[in-house]
Amino acid sequence: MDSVELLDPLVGRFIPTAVASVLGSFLASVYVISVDPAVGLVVLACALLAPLSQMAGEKWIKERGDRWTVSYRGLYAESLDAAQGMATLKAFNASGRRGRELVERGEAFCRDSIRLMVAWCASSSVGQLLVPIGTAAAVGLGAWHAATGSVSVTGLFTILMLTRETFRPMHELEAAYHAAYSAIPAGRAVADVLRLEPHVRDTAQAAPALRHNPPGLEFSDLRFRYPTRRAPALDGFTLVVAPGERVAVVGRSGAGKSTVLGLLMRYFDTDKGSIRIDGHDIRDFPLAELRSLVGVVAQDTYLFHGTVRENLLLAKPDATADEIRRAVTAAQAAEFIARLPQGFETVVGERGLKLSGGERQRIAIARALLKDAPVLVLDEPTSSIDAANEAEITRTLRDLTRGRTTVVIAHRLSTVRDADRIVVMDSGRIVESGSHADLVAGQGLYAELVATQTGAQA
Ligand SMILES: Nc1ncnc2c1ncn2[C@@H]1O[C@H](COP(=O)(O)OP(=O)(O)OP(=O)(O)O)[C@@H](O)[C@H]1O
Repeated sequence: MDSVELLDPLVGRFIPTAVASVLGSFLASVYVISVDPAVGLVVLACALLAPLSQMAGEKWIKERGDRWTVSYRGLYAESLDAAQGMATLKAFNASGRRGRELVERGEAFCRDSIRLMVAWCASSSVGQLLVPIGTAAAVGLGAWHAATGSVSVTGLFTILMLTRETFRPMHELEAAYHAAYSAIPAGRAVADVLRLEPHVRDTAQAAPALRHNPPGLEFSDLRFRYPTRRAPALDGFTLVVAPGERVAVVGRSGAGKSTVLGLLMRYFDTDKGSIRIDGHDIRDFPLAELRSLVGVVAQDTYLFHGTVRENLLLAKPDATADEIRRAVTAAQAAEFIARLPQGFETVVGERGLKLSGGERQRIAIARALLKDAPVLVLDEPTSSIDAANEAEITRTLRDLTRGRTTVVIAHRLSTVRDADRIVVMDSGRIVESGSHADLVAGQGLYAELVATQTGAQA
C-alpha cells in the first residue's frame, strides 16, 4: 500500500514535468541556435549534460535506495508486529527490549535515509552547477558577439531571455525528481509483488461428477516439504477414507496432521503423490468447486470485522434467516448470540467485541452447518473449549459429521475415541491404524500418547 502511494509523485508530478521540461528546453535552445549557433550549442550542451550527470550517479542512488527500502519495510513490519503482539510482549516483560530493538532499527533507517540523501545531493549538485556555468557562458559569449557586431541587440536580448527559459525547466525537473526518488525503489517493490506466481494453479474447467454422496477420500503416498523447510512435512502419507467414514488423525505436535488438511484444500500442492475425492484427482476440480466440497472447523476460527450475521454468511452468502437460525441452534450458539448487545447484528472480530474461544468455535460449527459440505475436516475442533463445554460440543460435532466423510485432526485423544478408525501419524506418515482399544493394546505410539495424556491429566 505504501509503495503504491509512493508512486504518486512519480506518476503525478515527475513524468509530466519531465515531458514539459525536455520539450521546453529543446525548443528554447533550438531558437537560441537560430539566433547565435555558438551560444545555442553551449546552452544545448549544458542542458543535456545536467540530467546526464545525474543519470551517471543513478547506480549509486539505486544501491542506497534499495537498502533504504529494505530498511523501511523492516522497520514498518516490526513496528506493526510489536503493536499487535503487545500483550505477549508485556506478559514476557519483553516490551522494553523490543522497544530498544525498534529504536536501533529506527536509527539504522535514519542512517540509510541520510546515506541516500548524500548520494542524491552529490549527484544532483554536479547537474545544478552546470546551470549557472551554462548561463554565464551563454551570456558572456552572447555579449561578446553583440560587441563584435555578429549578433544584434535584439538577438542578445533573446539569448538572455531564452537561456533562462532553457535552464528553468531543469530546476523544476530536479525538484520533481527529488520528490519522486523514493518512488523508484517503491515501483520495483510493486513490480515484485505483481510478478509473484501463485503456488497453486487453478486450471481445471469443470468439476467431475461425483458418484457417491458423501464421497470417499484417497491420500496416496503424499510427499510434501514447505518451501522454507529442509525436512519434509509429509513423507509417504497414505490413507483411504471410505464414503461416510469418520477417521481421526492423531500424532505428536509437528507430525504433519494440519499439512494433510492444507493439501486437501490445495493451499499447497503435493510434491509427490495424489489426493482423490471419489476417485478424481483434486487437481481436476476447479479450486472453488473443490473447496465447496470440504467444510472445515479449524483450530482457531477467524472472525472478520463485521456483524455475527456477516461472519456466518461467509459460509453461504444466500442463506435465509431461517437457515441461519437452524444452524446456530444446532451449533448451540443461539443462546450466547441472543445475549450479545445487538444479537446477530453485533459487530465482532477485529476492533469489535471479542468472543471467547468456545463461542468462536460454535460460530465455526454453525458456518460448517450452513456450508453443508459432504466432506468435513475438524482440525482440533475442541482445543479452545473448556472441559465443561467439551462434551456438549463433541455431541454437536457428532451430529454434524453424520452422513459426511469426516477427518478429525486431534490432539486431545479423549475426543477421538468414538471415531470409526484412528490413524496415528509420526514424521509425516501413518505408523498405526485401528480402533482405540486395538491401538492401546498394541502398545505402540498411540498407547504412549494416551499414557502421556492420562498421566498429564492425573
Ligand atoms: N507454513 C509452514 N511453513 C513452514 N513449515 C511449516 C508450516 N506449517 C507447518 N510447518 C512444519 O511442518 C511440519 C508439520 O506441521 P503440521 O502443522 O502439519 O503438524 P501438526 O501435526 O498439525 O502439528 P500440531 O498438532 O502442533 O498442529 C512441522 O515441522 C511444522 O513446523
